[in-house]
Amino acid sequence: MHSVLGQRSVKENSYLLDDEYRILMQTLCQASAKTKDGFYPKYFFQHTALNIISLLCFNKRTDSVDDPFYREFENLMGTRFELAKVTNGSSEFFPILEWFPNTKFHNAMIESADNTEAFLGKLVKEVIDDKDKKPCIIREFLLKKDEGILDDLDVIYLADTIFGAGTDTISASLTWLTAALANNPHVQSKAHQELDRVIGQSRMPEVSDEQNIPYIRAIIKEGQRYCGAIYLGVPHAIDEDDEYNGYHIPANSVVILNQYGIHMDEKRYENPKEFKPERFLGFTGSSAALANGNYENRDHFGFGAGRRLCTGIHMAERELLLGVSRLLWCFKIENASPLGKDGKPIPINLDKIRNGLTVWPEDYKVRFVKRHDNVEKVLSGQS
Ligand code: HEM
Repeated sequence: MHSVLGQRSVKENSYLLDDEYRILMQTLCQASAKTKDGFYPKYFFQHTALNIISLLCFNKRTDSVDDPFYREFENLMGTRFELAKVTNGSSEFFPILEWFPNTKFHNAMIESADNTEAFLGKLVKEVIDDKDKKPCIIREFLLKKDEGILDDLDVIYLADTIFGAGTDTISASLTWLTAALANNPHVQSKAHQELDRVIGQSRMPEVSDEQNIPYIRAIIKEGQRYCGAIYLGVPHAIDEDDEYNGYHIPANSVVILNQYGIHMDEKRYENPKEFKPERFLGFTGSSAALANGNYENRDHFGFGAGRRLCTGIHMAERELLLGVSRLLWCFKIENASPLGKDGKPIPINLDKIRNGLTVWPEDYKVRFVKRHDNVEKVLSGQS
């Protein structure tokens, strides 16, 4: 997994990320032209994230959120992530509950696994049947299968891990951050000033601009802290008895990183309930670099911690940089909620969440207003 998602492979595929985030901005321009009432952007972000993973794994992409392939994927992932939420695993925490099996949940898990195997199995077969043998992640896994290292089901579930881990995390992060930006126009103004000063209006931001746009970098880090896609990390079990801070942790205990708890800890982050990118202005390193140093100096814990740190961290950071810098370069994001008594749109309520393995804000509406006349020309490559 590390070789297919590592830094080198991500660099080699950077053209693909670049293309998909340009197309996303074009799609948002088109969608915005159709309505003045605003819309919930989740499906656009999810479509982009899916296209990226699907191109990397299977050389396959779709043009629209209405495409049946995208719809089937969205259904499958929605069900799987809903089933995988921590509260559905209550017997992991209270073993006595194993005496009262939850047959409905158990059957739903089996049905969901069967559907996923069928969906991804079909895609793996398309790679096997591809006469041109175009390179992709699945082809690399199939080589490992030929060497006897993986079997058919391993290939399908490795693809499942990449799809599951690499799509909803990105799209939920962008969906949260868009809402936070709509609630905080003063943050957008600062970002716009930085982008106008450093990038100008005749080209879009690129990954290579990262070091020169510290405020955008800080917005991304604050987004992961203040409203990241994961509240409770992936459950892990420990092999042997352990001691931590005077607590005895018996072997086989389930251990979960309470990311939300850390991110809202006042000792670590002053006024943690405030969306304040400035707190990260002094953090020049990438989250990947900081995750490999002393935990006291980490920016945030959105990508997990320790040996099971997100394998896709390099790709995720590139995607967030392209997504956030280009959203802000192209648009002013306006809250399109109904007006409150003060005549201003009611702020989007970020405390209301939809819970799953990834968490989402409740549906909201925003308008993406083009910032200048050059946006569409640059997006279509005419500038
Ligand atoms: C903002 C986006 C992302 C966030 C917040 C995120 C976060 C996480 C977290 C918290 C974990 C669990 C770590 C643990 O088990 O303790 C994880 C695992 C993983 N992530 Fe990400 N991730 C993101 C994007 C991606 C992307 C784009 C990919 C790949 C294309 C990816 C691939 C993976 C994989 C393969 C694992 C499993 C690693 C393992 O089990 O050892 N992630 N991620």
